[in-house]
Amino acid sequence: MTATAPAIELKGISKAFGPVQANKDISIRVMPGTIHGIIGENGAGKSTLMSILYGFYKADKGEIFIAGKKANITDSQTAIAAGIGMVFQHFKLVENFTVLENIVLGAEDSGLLRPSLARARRELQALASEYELNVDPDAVIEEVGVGMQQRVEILKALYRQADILILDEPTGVLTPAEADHLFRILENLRREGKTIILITHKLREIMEITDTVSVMRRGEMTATVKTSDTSPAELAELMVGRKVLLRVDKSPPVIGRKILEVRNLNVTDSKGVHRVKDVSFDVHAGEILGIAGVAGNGQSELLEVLGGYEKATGTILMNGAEIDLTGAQSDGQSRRANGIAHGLCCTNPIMRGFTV
Ligand SMILES: Nc1ncnc2c1ncn2[C@@H]1O[C@H](COP(=O)(O)OP(=O)(O)OP(=O)(O)O)[C@@H](O)[C@H]1O
Repeated sequence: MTATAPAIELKGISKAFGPVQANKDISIRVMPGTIHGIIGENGAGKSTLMSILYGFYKADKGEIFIAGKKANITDSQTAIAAGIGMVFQHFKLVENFTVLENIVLGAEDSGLLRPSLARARRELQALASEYELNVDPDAVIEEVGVGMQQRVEILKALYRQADILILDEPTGVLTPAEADHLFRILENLRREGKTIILITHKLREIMEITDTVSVMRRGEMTATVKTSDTSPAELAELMVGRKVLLRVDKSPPVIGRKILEVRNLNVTDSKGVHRVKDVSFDVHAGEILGIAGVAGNGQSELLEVLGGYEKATGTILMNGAEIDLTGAQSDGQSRRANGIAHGLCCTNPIMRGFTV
């Protein structure tokens, strides 16, 4: 290995799922000690590529080199042994185990000697303070927030001596403040010489944190550029294959009468968890109301109540007439009679909307 060998080099990686060519002849070099972004629209093939690197899928063709040496990654254990750690979009932690237990769990299978729990605790504390990854080792996973769960996943990878960390859409579940904290952690990791691959489709994150960015489109790698040499407009164009207007000029809305009135809406799910708490708002004719929130904060349940798929308590008035919240129908038929349609976006259940 030379000092300039890429931390990771993929050469000519191809992978098909039946008729879908998820990755087509992809080559990429990720330099050590850098944060390398991989950006692309939904379905561009980013997760497939990273799953090949992490040993979840076997490529149909192509080669992987780690620190200049050809690697034969057949499963996640060989990926971990090669120094690769992965933080998934959906965390893979054992909910009723503590932070410390989750971090050491399975480490004995990776070829590392499992130290005593007391030694593991000391190692964990050292790692946590080195990288600003503050966690409570004794907290039970199901009782801690997503920000800490993500830090546990990162620590889990570092505990297994990962030099290369792959993060798949890590900010999707975070509040803006938690995302900023994560970026500071990533900067600390880079400063300590770790190599980071960040999969995202958020241009702001790419511009803010990465050194280099590779763009994927329809299974192909369309470009790799230095972040300081590019712009959000250029990246957006590379992602979708045509010019994209990042700013839309809108004419001011003409707001009419009140159409929908929601008062003190409460939703409790089948497990007894209070998902929507005392929500009230109005929607007027000619108005587009956006509902923002990190996934899992009740916005899906709110839209399901509006669409008639979920029961709730509280009051909804449509054109001044109260609608029934006690019966939920799987097809939303009752709401259509009230003049409400609920448009489900099938490819991304988080992106749901309704029209009045
Ligand atoms: N296990 C699978 N079986 C069949 N098709 C798959 C599988 N995994 C991915 N695909 C398909 O491969 C293509 C690339 O998917 P992939 O998940 O890699 O894209 P992505 O860029 O990560 O998208 P996203 O941002 O939505 O996660 C898509 O058309 C997807 O439907």
